Amino acid sequence: MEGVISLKLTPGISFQCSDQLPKFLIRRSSMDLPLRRSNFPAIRAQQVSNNTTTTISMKGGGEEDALKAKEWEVGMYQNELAASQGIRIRRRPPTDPPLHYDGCFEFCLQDEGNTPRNILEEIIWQKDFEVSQMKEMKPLASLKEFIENAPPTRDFVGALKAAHSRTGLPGLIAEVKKASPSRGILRENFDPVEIAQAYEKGGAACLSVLTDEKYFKGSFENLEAIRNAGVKCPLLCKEFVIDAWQIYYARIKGADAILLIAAVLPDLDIRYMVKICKMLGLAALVEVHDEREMDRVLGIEGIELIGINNRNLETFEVDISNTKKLLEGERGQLIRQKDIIVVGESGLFTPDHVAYVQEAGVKAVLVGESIVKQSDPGKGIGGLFGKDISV
Ligand SMILES: O=P(O)(O)OC[C@@H](O)[C@@H](O)c1c[nH]c2ccccc12
Repeated sequence: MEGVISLKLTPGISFQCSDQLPKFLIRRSSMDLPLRRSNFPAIRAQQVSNNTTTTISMKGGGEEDALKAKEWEVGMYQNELAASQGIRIRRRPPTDPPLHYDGCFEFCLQDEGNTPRNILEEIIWQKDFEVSQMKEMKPLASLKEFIENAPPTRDFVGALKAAHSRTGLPGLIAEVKKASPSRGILRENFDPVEIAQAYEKGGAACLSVLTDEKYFKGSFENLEAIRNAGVKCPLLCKEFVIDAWQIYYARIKGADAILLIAAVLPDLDIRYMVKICKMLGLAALVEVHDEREMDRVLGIEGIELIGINNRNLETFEVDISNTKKLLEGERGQLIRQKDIIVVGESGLFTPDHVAYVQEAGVKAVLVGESIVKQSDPGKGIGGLFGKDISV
């Protein structure tokens, strides 16, 4: 790759550098650059050429460099640890390693490694960015004050068990879901409170409320509004949790349970987050998609609820036989021994589907699309189970 990138740096200093890999040595043009770090503490410039983005920034000083180097190192270590547990999702883009310096310039190259490998990774990177901003606005200490005065949580697991023994069918977690990256908009006239109330009337044991805005068109306001509207069903906050801060936030916004995704979280995070959930009175629904994730989660103490997602969040492929596969043999035995409630998640549309996952061993199901699309989502529940399960 030969070439010369011409960059214009605010405020009005331009220079040229070679974009030859791998060193990106700056070839200062004949221009004499009268630059000193202290003059320009934080200037960045980007130029995209040939699918390659070269980011050039001028750094403020030594201390900041050292901190950044440390952060980068920690990030690398976390990714390695996660990879050793089979986790392919990287927590944040591996950008800005403090690799290449030339005088006051620092270089990094945006190549394949800085592009999310799949939709789940993209969502997680976006979430990492969102959470870091939210945390600045509402630090954990301020959330803790709210929690002291928050009303008690409701028994999510108890509600599922009660529904199961009342109907003889899996307890239903009905999902308030406006859209998804794989299916687009599911319901145009979307009134979260109306849908939640219809679900409750239709016999749902619990509700799941998506709070991700960018990819699922959900929100924490929806969760709060449903809670404040007097809905009695316990509520699952359907979020992509990567930081314990989100669990505290969900608790304040009215959640009784929260989702933890094993494809994203290493064991240590799951252990730590499950403890935080217990402390806050929340149930943790730990979601798995394959045998390796199931085995990891079964090795963690104190887990009461496991969700088996029939949808692969990396490819969007749905296969309800996944629930059966993961409950066969020793795994199923261990789950029964530990008295864990398993939730069959995604892709359930008909009474046959429900019967199939129940036969496989689930005591609860999590359903969105097939019921949220019905003009009356409450009646949709009757259609899903093949009979009226309202009280
Ligand atoms: O709409 P469906 O196919 O009935 O799926 C509901 C639910 O299982 C799905 O929304 C889901 C399961 N796990 C998730 C994790 C994140 C976002 C969404 C999900």
